[in-house]
Amino acid sequence: MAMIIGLTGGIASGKSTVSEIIKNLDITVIDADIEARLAVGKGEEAYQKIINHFGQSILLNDGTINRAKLGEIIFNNEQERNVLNGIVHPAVRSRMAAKQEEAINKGESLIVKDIPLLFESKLTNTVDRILLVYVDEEIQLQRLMNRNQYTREEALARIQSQMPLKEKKELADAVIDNNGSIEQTERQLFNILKEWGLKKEV
Ligand SMILES: CC(C)(COP(=O)(O)OP(=O)(O)OC[C@H]1O[C@@H](n2cnc3c(N)ncnc32)[C@H](O)[C@@H]1O)[C@@H](O)C(=O)NCCC(=O)NCCS
Ligand SMILES: Nc1ncnc2c1ncn2[C@@H]1O[C@H](COP(=O)(O)OP(=O)(O)OP(=O)(O)O)[C@@H](O)[C@H]1O
Repeated sequence: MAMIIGLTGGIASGKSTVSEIIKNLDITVIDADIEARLAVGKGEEAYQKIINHFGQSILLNDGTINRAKLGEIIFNNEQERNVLNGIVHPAVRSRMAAKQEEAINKGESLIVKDIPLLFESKLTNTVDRILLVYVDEEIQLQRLMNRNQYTREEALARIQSQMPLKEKKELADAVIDNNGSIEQTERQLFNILKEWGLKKEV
């Protein structure tokens, strides 16, 4: 039986930073953000549904979805966010399930699923353990503004569209505190994986 770890956190809390370290251990990471991008590619079912609801003006000149524009809409309007989630999430779930099946068939004993909205989308029953990447809100805000060149307002809209990290912290099986250096984060990750029975020397 493979162990499925759900890696979660908030926007810009450090999930990708942690998942890169995990990938370097030759462990398969299935990334919900990547699957969500693929699910809205030209010609996909979700792509058409997005145009039907949000209109042609949501497209760039090359016909692909204008993600910045869609983001502006959905991070400032809960109703529109729910519509988009209803279109994209079913496709993401089936894509992730297919990848998980593939990894299990290859005999992999540990699989990590990076799912930012694990709690919000009630997907906790699709994983065996929940690993949360935590940062204080002010650091989260600063890192998000720096990484995406967002204004404080744009960054706050995104943070506030998710369950507060403090609440998620109470619901996780293990927490990595990513307020410090990457080295400190790496050490915490290795300790948790060892505790959870990872055989590899880390
Ligand atoms: C709104 C979109 C077009 C913005 O794209 P953009 O390239 O700017 O951001 P990206 O996709 O890289 O997401 C960055 C982060 O935003 C957060 N986020 C994305 N969508 C949502 C959402 N619906 N609700 C809350 N937070 C979200 C996540 O923490 C994610 O890691 C895109 O995020 C999207 O299609 N979202 C809906 C699908 C979704 O829920 N994806 C998240 C995981 S399945
Ligand atoms: N310990 C750290 N020290 C300094 N910077 C960090 C640390 N961890 C992550 N960062 C930086 O903070 C930003 C957010 O990290 P990362 O992209 O890993 O977050 P994420 O949770 O995957 O975000 P998203 O939900 O948007 O996909 C990045 O620019 C990253 O380089």
